[in-house]
Amino acid sequence: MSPAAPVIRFERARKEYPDGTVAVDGLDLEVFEHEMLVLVGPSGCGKSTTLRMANRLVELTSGRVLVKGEDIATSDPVALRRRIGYVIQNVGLFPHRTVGQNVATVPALLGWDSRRTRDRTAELLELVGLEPAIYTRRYPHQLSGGERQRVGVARALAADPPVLLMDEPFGAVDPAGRRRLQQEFWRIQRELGTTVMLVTHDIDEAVRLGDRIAVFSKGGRLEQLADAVNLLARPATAMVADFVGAGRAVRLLGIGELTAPDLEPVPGAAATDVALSAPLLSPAAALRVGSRLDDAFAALAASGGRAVPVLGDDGAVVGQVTPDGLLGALRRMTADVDEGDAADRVVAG
Ligand SMILES: Nc1ncnc2c1ncn2[C@@H]1O[C@H](COP(=O)(O)OP(=O)(O)OP(=O)(O)O)[C@@H](O)[C@H]1O
Repeated sequence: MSPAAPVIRFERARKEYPDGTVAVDGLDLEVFEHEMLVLVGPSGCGKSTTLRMANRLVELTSGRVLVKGEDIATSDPVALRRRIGYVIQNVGLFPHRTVGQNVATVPALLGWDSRRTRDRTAELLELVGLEPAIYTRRYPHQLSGGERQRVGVARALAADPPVLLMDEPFGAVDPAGRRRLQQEFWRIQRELGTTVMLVTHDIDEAVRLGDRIAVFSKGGRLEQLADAVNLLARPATAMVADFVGAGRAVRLLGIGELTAPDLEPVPGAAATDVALSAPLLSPAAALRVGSRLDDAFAALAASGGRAVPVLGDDGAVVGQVTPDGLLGALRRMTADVDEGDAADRVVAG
């Protein structure tokens, strides 16, 4: 298979439920290897139905779904589901099995020996931030909601599935915990290279996690498929513009990073003196090259709009960021997608 070959491919996929509801209509969509593709859209727009078509929890009315080039209609659904990990909102852990046994579900079905299973279980619990010595023997009711979701992710990753389907996987977690889980999951996905298709109704989660984002509207219509910057800077339809909302510029700040060209030289005093005398208001950490733009914005707001020093890798001050520099960074992010004055429009909006 060539690197560009899709791992999952929907071809004119359609689902009409027996009561006549058309949940997904004529969907063409590809998910590429190592990619995190996020499906987002309002309630009832067919996201879960689309996801569940890929492991045959929902059978298509017409069209095809191919996984690694194979039409899944001809493959054994049970074997298919062992190859494809599936994580749902309420996790669905087995309540009478320990965390260790839950994580080992698929390895047990695949007949792994106990040592390999034990090693893999410990490795995965560690990966999702649960100390194996503490958690392996606990039962699901002895965990917090966030811990249960981590176990759900570990269980889905246990057999190292080439593809992971996730339906609102962080939905049951409070906002702060959710953000942390998102970041950790993003890191794990990058590390393992797992191909992921993830459903959410939360546009912020979508732009934070997705390499590409598919926006659906009612009736399972694919409105736009784009990376986060393109989606935010250039919504293709009125529905997408409405869905990504008026906070588009703020969301761009949340995904962009401060780079060296965004900085200005520190005038006058020695750079280190500037760092020491810099206002240490709300942001706990100093700004660095690579800091997120929303952290830079927070630092500028805290300094009353005055320039804020920025550190390089070695901790020395390499320049300062100003309000103009921050706006410049936003324009740089949108420059590839917006010819002309559209970037100004985004910054203003
Ligand atoms: N078994 C079913 N029988 C009939 N209609 C169904 C069935 N399952 C889902 N639907 C309908 O299909 C449409 C798409 O549902 P789906 O669950 O795929 O949407 P969704 O985008 O995942 O929604 P949400 O974000 O609320 O979970 C909805 O109108 C829903 O009511």
